[in-house]
Formats: sequence, C-alpha cells, structure tokens
Amino acid sequence: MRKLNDIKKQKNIALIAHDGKKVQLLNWVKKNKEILSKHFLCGTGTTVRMIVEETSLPIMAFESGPLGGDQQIGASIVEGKIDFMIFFWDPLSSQPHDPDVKALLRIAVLYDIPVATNVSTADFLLNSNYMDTEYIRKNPEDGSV
Ligand SMILES: O=C(CO)COP(=O)(O)O
Repeated sequence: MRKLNDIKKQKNIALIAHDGKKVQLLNWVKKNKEILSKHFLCGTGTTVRMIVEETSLPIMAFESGPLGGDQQIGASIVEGKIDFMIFFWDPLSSQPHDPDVKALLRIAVLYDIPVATNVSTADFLLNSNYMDTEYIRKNPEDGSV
C-alpha cells in the first residue's frame, strides 16, 4: 500500500457516481481519504455533496450530472484541468442525461485521461506509478505530446 509521503505530484481528480453507485464511491473515498486529501478533488454536484457531508474533504462541486455537471467536467478535461476521473456509472439503470455521460467518457478517451469505472480499477489507479507522473496534455488527434 502507498504511503502518504510517497506522493510526489498532486493530481486533479474528478469524482462522479450515479445514484446506484454513490454508496460504493463513498466507501471507496472513505477508505482512501488520507491519500485523496493530498490531491485536488472535484466532482458532480450530488456526488460531491454526499462525500463532503460524510468525510469533510474539500471538493469543488460542479453542477449535478443531469443538470450539466458531466459536460462541465468534460470541458475541464479539454482544458487540461483533470488528471484522472473516478466515474462509477451504473450499468443497471438508464440515465436521463445518457448523451452527456457518453460525451464525458468519449472526451476522457480522446484526451487520454485515466478513468476508473469500478472499485478495483480505482484502487489500481490510486496505487499506480501514474500518481507520481505529471499529466501531460496530449494532442487528441495523434497522441503526440
Ligand atoms: O449523473 C451523474 C453522472 O453522470 C452524477 O451526477 P450527481 O453527482 O449530481 O448525481
């Protein structure tokens, strides 16, 4: 397991969960609270409110997902302001803003942002060497730096 003083670079981490996955994300955040507290956190409105209420971590809130929060996070990725995204989307329920969800996932792929969509991938990412490397925004057309 990583130690706190192993962390060399602060990351901008986006946290997002659909309603059916919010408890899972909250539990993951609680489990990793110490490490996460060393980074800059942001997320969609309702997800952030829940995490702040339960953990007191400082997190910047965008709008709620269905009200445009996914699009705001997508725009932040385009602007190079997000290093990675934890997005627990719910495979068992449909979302009114499904086009926004798709657009956000598309933008994350286009800009080569690591995305964790479940607990095991989120664990993997948070404990990987990626945490010690600086995110360099790549050319979305050919991946060049
Ligand atoms: O809908 C979401 C992501 O698509 C999450 O939005 P909330 O965090 O506001 O529930």
